[in-house]
Parts: sequence; structure tokens; C-alpha cells
Amino acid sequence: MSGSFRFSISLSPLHSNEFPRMPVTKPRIHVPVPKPMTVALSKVVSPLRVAAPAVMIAAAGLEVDRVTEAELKENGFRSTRRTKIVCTIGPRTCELEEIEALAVGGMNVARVNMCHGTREWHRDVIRRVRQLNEEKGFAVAVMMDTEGSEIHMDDLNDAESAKAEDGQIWTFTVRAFDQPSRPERTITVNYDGFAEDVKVGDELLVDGGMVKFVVTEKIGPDVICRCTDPGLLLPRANLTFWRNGSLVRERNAMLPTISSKDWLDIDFGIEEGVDFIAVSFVKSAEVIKTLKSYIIDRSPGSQIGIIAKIESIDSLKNLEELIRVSDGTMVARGDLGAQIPLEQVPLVQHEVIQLCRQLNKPAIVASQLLESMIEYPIPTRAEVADVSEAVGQQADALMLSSESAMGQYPEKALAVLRSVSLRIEKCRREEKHWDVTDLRIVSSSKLDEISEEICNTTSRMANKLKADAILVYTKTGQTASLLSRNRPDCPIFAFTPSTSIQRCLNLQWGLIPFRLDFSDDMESNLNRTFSLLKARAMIKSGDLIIVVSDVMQSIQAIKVP
Ligand SMILES: Nc1ncnc2c1ncn2[C@@H]1O[C@H](COP(=O)(O)OP(=O)(O)O)[C@@H](O)[C@H]1O
Ligand SMILES: C=C(OP(=O)(O)O)C(=O)O
Ligand SMILES: [K+]
Ligand SMILES: [Mg+2]
Repeated sequence: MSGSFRFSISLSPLHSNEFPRMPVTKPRIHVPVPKPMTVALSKVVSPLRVAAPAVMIAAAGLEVDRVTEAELKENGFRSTRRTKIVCTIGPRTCELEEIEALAVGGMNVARVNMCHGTREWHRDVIRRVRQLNEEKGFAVAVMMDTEGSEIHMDDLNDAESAKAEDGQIWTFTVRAFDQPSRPERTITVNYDGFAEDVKVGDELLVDGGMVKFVVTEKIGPDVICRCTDPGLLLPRANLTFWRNGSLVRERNAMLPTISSKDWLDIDFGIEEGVDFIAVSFVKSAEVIKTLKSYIIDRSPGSQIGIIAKIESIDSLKNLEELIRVSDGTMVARGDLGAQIPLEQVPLVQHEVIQLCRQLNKPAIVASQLLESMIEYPIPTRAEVADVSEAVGQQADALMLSSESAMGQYPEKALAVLRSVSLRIEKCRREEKHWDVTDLRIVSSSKLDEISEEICNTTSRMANKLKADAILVYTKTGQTASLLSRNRPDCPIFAFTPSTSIQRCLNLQWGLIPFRLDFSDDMESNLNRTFSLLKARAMIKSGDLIIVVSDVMQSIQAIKVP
């Protein structure tokens, strides 16, 4: 290996978590039955091309997601997709073949939203993803999203929707009804303090303003409202109330971020071995710390990553600390847009992506990216511009919600995310947008700082030398993450012995995670990797590769023999 240089030092162990276990209280569980939605198809446009499934080639000891491998070969590995895709699984996509179609279409992470459906329903979905991973060679990670303590409506007696007309009088109540005895135009609200907290004259916004009411009268547990902006009420829609133009957050602001039902869902997620738990309506870093120590307590050695959802005013007050303690964030623009003026949402998105990059945490941009594709087979130009913006900002991942959960065109929506990502990424590379100089130091120890500097240097080197790929051998995933943070020009092949770390790395920009057993002998690791990759046509003789290892803390520049 002439022309290579190296230096080595051992890595420090991972930081331990010293927070106490969270007590669990008895929950109030509600179990709505998931049901398919029908949406009208009102435009017919030729479908976008979706890559054909690749044939799995077995090469002993080296495992990579079969679709990632196909994408590598299809696009040439310098042009493989860097932006990752999260798909929400719902009634439209919960069957094995439907999940497989999403996996084939490039889904890196499957998300289940505990706000909807029963635990049994979610269990089936999670197991199907696992089954596909095992049987069909995918490495799709699973993200469980908590319900959180938001105020929302009930299930509308399992109706698909209810229409509120202009001027109609509706009752929002905290009374519970047996299904048949519920009066017409009556909606049950899940938060007991609701009737006490609202005042006559308050505005009641459903789903951030899709339907609006004004409170005209209060009678005990009933809040009588007149509809001022008519529209469709959807099951379990989110509710906010506004007084004199400001969001009212009285006692509801004191509700626990993780409700007792959420704790049970979290236990369920741990049992089912999910890879990520996304925490809805996070307010403080403390709750994330508590959850992390709870998980470590329950499942020692667990690799579950905690994603802080930025979707409330409170989360914005503690943004930096929240991001620092979590394993990633989601800009949950849906609820965020119901709490802050809409024109501020893009600013928050930009800020969160920047901060995440500085703090070395993955950032997901979520909600309404391709909203019109719930009904139509192609997106609006404005939606494509929104996706382009998020890709251009180099967010780690984009997320589909309703588009994949209950829309008419989940696979087409996924294909749009893929093609827009590829196009915008290519454009950025051609413009040589390497901005690796302004990253601040994130490490808290000298040893970690050395890894960090190695990764920064590696990325700069790879860019200057026009390397074909960076190879990283990582046991914890941290070194791979630090490389991804630099957003280098070439893809990063990350080798890790753990399947769960392999799946978790699937959320991070530009990482191509492989599962590989490797030793501390880098020379033999490299020779083996080269021959395995060559056998699968994933590299070729003459390719310039930069190799980094968190085992050795070394950098080597190598022409593939
Ligand atoms: N498990 C499920 N069961 C039934 N419907 C679901 C499920 N998951 C998602 N959906 C549907 O897909 C929509 C979009 O999903 P998502 O964005 O996760 O939820 P929400 O819109 O409530 O924030 C939901 O509003 C709901 O109609
Ligand atoms: C992603 C979001 O959260 P959920 O879908 O759980 O409401 C959001 O509010 O944008
Ligand atoms: K949720
Ligand atoms: Mg939300």
C-alpha cells in the first residue's frame, strides 16, 4: 500500500448515561381501528420511472441494502443518492408487498405513527419490515413516532371524515360517549382541561387552520362553536386555540411530553426492537435524557436512537440543547405550522438543519413535501421546489407522511423524492459546494476531537483528490457520522459489525452502510473489503479510495489494486 500514511491512537469509550429510570403510570389507552381512505384520482399523468429491483448477490460476510447496491450500480457510485428517505406506513402501505414496493423504491426508514392504529397493527408492520430485511436483503430501519400530549379530536366513530359547513354550530366536549349515543355534530376532545381552558371568543383551529371555529358558549364540559372556515374534519385531527391572535397554552403546556400511553408505546417499541423513537412535542432536553436512560435501563446495550421532533414553540426555546442531547431531529412542519406563523416555518427548517450539522446530528424534513400527491400522480411545481430546497440545504432525510400512509400514489411520491434528490445533489456537486471549513468542534474530549479532525481532514482530502469513495470502519457509527457531517463530494462506505448500527446509519446523509465483521488488522480488513466490493462490482482497480477507521484512528489514501 505505497503512498498511504497513517497514525493511530485508541478511541475513548462511549459516554454513559447517568439519569434515573422514569416511573411508569397506568395509561388510558385508546385503540382506533385503522381503515383505508379513498381519495379521488382526478388527473392522469404518465408514471415516473422507478428503478427495477436488483438481484441480490450473496458475497459472504458483506451485507448491504440491496436497493442501495442497485442504486450504486445504476447511477455509478459517485452519483448515488445522498439524501435519505423516511416513509410513514399507513393503511395504504401496510401489506408486505406494499412495504416491499417502498423498500424497492428507496425507502431507508419506515415510520409508524402511534397516533393512529392499534399496537397490534403496528406490530405487524414492524415485523413485516424485519421479515423483508431478513428475507429480501433490505436494511430498512424502523422509526416509532409517539403520540405525545397534543390536543386532538377523537376518531369520529371511525368515519373517514366529517364536513363542517360555514356557520354551523358544533360542540367540542370532554365528555366520552358510547359510540351509538353520540349526538350529531359533536366532537370529543382528548384533553380533560379543554373546556376549562378555552374562553368565549377564542378561535379553534383544526389541523393548523384547515377548519376554523369560534367559541360562542360554554356549558359545563361542552364548548359550543360556530364554524367560520368550513372544511373536512379528519379523525384525530390536532386542535389549537387562539386568543387575540396568540396561541393559547395554558395548562395544556404543562401536559407531560411523554404521556402514560406513550410510555407503554415506548415499551412496545423497545420490545419490537425499533431503531428510532421520535418524540412528539418535545419541550425540554430533560425528557430526552430521561427517555434515554429509561431505554438503557430496560434494554442495556440498546442502540435505539431518539429523534426530537421540533413542532412546538417550546422546542424552539431550547433548540440547541435539545439537538445536542438527542440522536437526531425532525422538523415536523405540520404541527409546527399550527404553533408559529407559517412564514417562519422555512426559517426554522433552515436553522435546525444548520444546527444539526454543527452538532453532528441527522435532520429530517417532514410534512407536506408532496401533499398534492395524496390525490394526484404528479407533484405541484411548488412542492418540487420545496423538496429541492431541503435537498439543497443538505438535510439528511426527507419524510413522506400522508403521501405514503394513505395517499393514492405512495410509490410515485417516493420516486419524486428520489429523482429530485439525485438531480439537486448532482447540481450541488457540479457547483463544488464544499463548505467544510466552518464546522465547529463538537467533541468533548481530546480523543474524540482527534477523530473529528481526522474526519474533517479526510473529507477535505477526498474532495481535493477527487477520490471515488471514502471507506470507514466504525464500531459505534460515530466516525461515519462525523464524515457525513462534512458532506464530502464522494459517497461514504461505512462498514460496521452491527446490523442495528447499519440500519441507524441509513438515516444519515451520504452514508452507504455495510454490515461486515472486521478485525483490528486494517491491512487484512482492507484486502478483504476490496475483494468483496470488487466481486460485487462496487469498486474497480484504479479507483482512488480514502480509508478511515475508528479502530486505528488512521487515514490512508489508496488506489484500488
Ligand atoms: N396506522 C395508521 N392507521 C390509520 N391511519 C393512519 C395510520 N398512520 C397514518 N395514518 C393516516 O395517514 C395520515 C398521515 O399520517 P401522519 O402524518 O403520520 O399523521 P398525522 O397527519 O396525524 O400527523 C394520518 O392523518 C392518518 O389519516
Ligand atoms: C411529522 C409531524 O408529526 P405527526 O405526523 O406525528 O403529527 C408533524 O407534525 O409535521
Ligand atoms: K405522532
Ligand atoms: Mg406532529
